[in-house]
This record gives sequence, C-alpha cells and structure tokens, in this order.
Amino acid sequence: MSALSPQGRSFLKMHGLGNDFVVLDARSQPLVLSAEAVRRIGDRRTGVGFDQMVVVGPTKTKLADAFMTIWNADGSEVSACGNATRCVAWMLMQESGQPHAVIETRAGLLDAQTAAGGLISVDMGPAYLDWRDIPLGQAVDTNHLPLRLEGLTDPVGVGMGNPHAVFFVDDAEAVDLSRLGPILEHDPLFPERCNIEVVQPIGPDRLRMRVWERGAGITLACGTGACATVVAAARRGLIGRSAEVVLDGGTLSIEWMKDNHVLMTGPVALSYSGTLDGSLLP
Ligand SMILES: N[C@@H](CCC[C@H](N)C(=O)O)C(=O)O
Repeated sequence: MSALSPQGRSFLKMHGLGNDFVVLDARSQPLVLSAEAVRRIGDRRTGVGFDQMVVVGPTKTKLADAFMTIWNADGSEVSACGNATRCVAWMLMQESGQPHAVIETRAGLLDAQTAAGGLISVDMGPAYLDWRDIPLGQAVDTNHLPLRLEGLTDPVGVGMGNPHAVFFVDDAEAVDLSRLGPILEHDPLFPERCNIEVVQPIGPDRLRMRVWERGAGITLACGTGACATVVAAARRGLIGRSAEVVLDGGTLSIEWMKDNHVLMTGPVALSYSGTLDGSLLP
C-alpha cells in the first residue's frame, strides 16, 4: 500500500546551469495551484525546493506544443524564464522525437531547437529596450534612472517578457548582491519589482554576470537575465551583438539578432523524477 496521500502528482526536477525547477505536467490532468502551494513545494527542507516551478499545460492558441506557466519560489507568477524554457523544450522534444518545439507563455510563443553538443537554443522573443517598456512606479528621466546604491548606478533597463535592471561594474565578485539585491528588487521605482544583474565585461565578447532574481534571490543562472545583459552591453557599446555570459553555474551563449529577438543557447539537465504528496498541493 502506498504511503502517499491521494492526489499526488509526478514531477521532474530539472535545471539549467543550476537554476533549478520542479516541472509538473498538467496537459491531461488539470492542476490549479495557489501561491501557498507553490511556496510549500518550493521549501528546500519540507518540500522539494526550486528557484522556479513550471506547469506544462495544453496550448491555449493551438500554435504551440504546450503552454508553460511559471512561478518564482516566493509564489509570484511570472511571464518568462529562459532556463526553464530550455528544460521544457527538451522534455517536449524527448516526447516527440523532433529537434524542435514551440512553447507558449504569457509573454508569447517561443521557438526552441536542438543545437550542437546536446544544447538547446530558444528564440526568447523581442527585447524591450527602454525603461518605458518596464512598469515603473514614478515618472523618471529614462536616461538617468534615479537608482544609485553603493557603486551601482545608471542601470540599463531591458524587458525580456520580465523586467531587468542591468548594472555594469568593475568587479562583479565584489558586489554584495545578497544585501543590495533585495533593496533594488523592492525599490519603489519598480511596482512589479525587478530582476537585478551586475555585469563585468571580461573580454570583447565575454561578460561575467551575477544575478539577484525577483522572487527567488541569488540564483546560479538566469536565462532572461543573460539575454538582457547582452542587449544592455551592446546598447552601451561594450560588445557586439553576441557574447558568452559567464554565470555562477556556467556559460550561456546569447545573440541579439537583427530582428531584435534574442537567441539563447545552453544546456539542460534532468536531476530526478518523483511524486509530490497530495498534502503539498492544495
Ligand atoms: N530564472 C529565470 C527567470 C525567472 C523569473 C524571474 N525571477 C522573474 O521574476 O521575472 C530565467 O532563467 O530567465
């Protein structure tokens, strides 16, 4: 007899460069999740633990293979997650046996395909290039955002379906991100909060990036953050239109294409599968 309470659900634990996810499949069995249930499953001691949780459901437009709903560990629902998109794309490709997949999100349709070396490439859609594209809490001079905190000044705002503030620094390792990240995330300027990247150019096409993610804190990698970083660095004239972005968990290849879409290429990994007890879900 199983010790699991009824209504348990199977899940995959996956990650992209250490940015980790619980992936649930709701394509044939619908699943309605509360923010509280997301936080419960995300507890690294009493749940499973993740940076983001993803529910794969049926496509709403019939233009994609599946719809992906994304939550941060704090229970907030978000529109975009680059690393999770690669993971879900891989899962769909494993099922279909095809080298491509289309994933629908709140931010739009994302095309994914296999790349050399077992990597997955995703067209993350267009970059929004102006602070005016990111919901701000007060009128600002968009060239000179009034954010100035211990050496972190003059960020570039980039929307990748989610908001990013990219700060260029001389030494990314020296930034006290665990202290400054939450202050910047919750700055009144950002009514929807913000993902915070600190970025140090380390070569003509190489950037070191650390991230404080909205709703998740410091993570080992952020795919949309890496996309935003390359767009921001190109706009500042620090690089061309493509670069390797070196994150705590490894490296992503990013290209800001001529049509303003951003192509992200990187690895995915399946850690394990399991069954969530029903008591975690309501
Ligand atoms: N880890 C992600 C981004 C997840 C969402 C983000 N924290 C937000 O709140 O917008 C990625 O790989 O892009």
